[in-house]
Amino acid sequence: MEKFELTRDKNVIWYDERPDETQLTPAARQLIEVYSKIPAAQVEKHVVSVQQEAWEVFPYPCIGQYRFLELSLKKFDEYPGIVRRLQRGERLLDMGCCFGQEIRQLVADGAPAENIYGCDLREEYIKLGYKLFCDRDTLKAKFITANILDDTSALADLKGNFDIIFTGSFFHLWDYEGQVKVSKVVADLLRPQSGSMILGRQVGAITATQLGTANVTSGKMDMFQHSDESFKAMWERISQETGVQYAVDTRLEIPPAGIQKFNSDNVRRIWFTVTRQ
Ligand SMILES: C[S@@+](CC[C@H](N)C(=O)[O-])C[C@H]1O[C@@H](n2cnc3c(N)ncnc32)[C@H](O)[C@@H]1O
Repeated sequence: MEKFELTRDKNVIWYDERPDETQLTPAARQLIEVYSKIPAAQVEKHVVSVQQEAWEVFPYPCIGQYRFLELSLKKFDEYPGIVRRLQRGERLLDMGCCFGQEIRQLVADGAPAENIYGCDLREEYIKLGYKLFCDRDTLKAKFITANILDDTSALADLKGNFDIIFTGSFFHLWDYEGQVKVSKVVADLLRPQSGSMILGRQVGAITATQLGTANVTSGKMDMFQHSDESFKAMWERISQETGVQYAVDTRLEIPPAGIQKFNSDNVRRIWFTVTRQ
């Protein structure tokens, strides 16, 4: 069983002093220049200073590797349709939004911020998002600080309220049974009608793999890396246990170099859409 410890020590393979062009991509650069209005020559310095602050909050590999600059939602074929759905008044939640880069991209692409919500366990990340994107006084999207598993939170009050939920590198924070539980809670946040959908990407694998204990959400994590088959089987089980049918699409891709660095040849990225029938 593989084991990795999360530490604030920067001498780890998942901490990069500066972002390279696979991390600070042209798309991320454009968002920060055009949306955040940071002059081109200062973009890297700005990004690095926010990364360093965030690393002290909690040293997720995605912070060390500037994954908070990754714009994944836009890569889905459904993206233009999602922007249109939001323009028609539907509501989107970015669950485990961290700095909320996907939310800013949606707004930059013309989605009404009033219909967009972000939720994260750590308020500091939400605040750092305002700093990264320089929009504390302008962004109308709503951010909620909540633990997905807290059924007394402000998020729990929004059960049944979202048409679309994006989850980037979120479900993989739990082991298999944890993912079943969290997926059911996320599914309950969907509007109970056909077409409501969850989409996202996370660490997956060719052969489904249970990793060893690491130190992630609250000092403990047992990441389960789904294969296409195990992800679909998990949602089949959720359908049976909840009586709600979902259509599930998945695809695996070779992960970004940073993820490969501390994982095995078996590791992939899994992209998924889960649509309520
Ligand atoms: C690995 S990061 C992914 C961030 C972002 N979605 C992305 O793809 O770039 C996971 C995020 O989930 C949040 N998180 C972890 N456990 C959570 C929980 N129990 N409830 C809500 N958010 C949680 C973390 O604070 C962190 O911002």
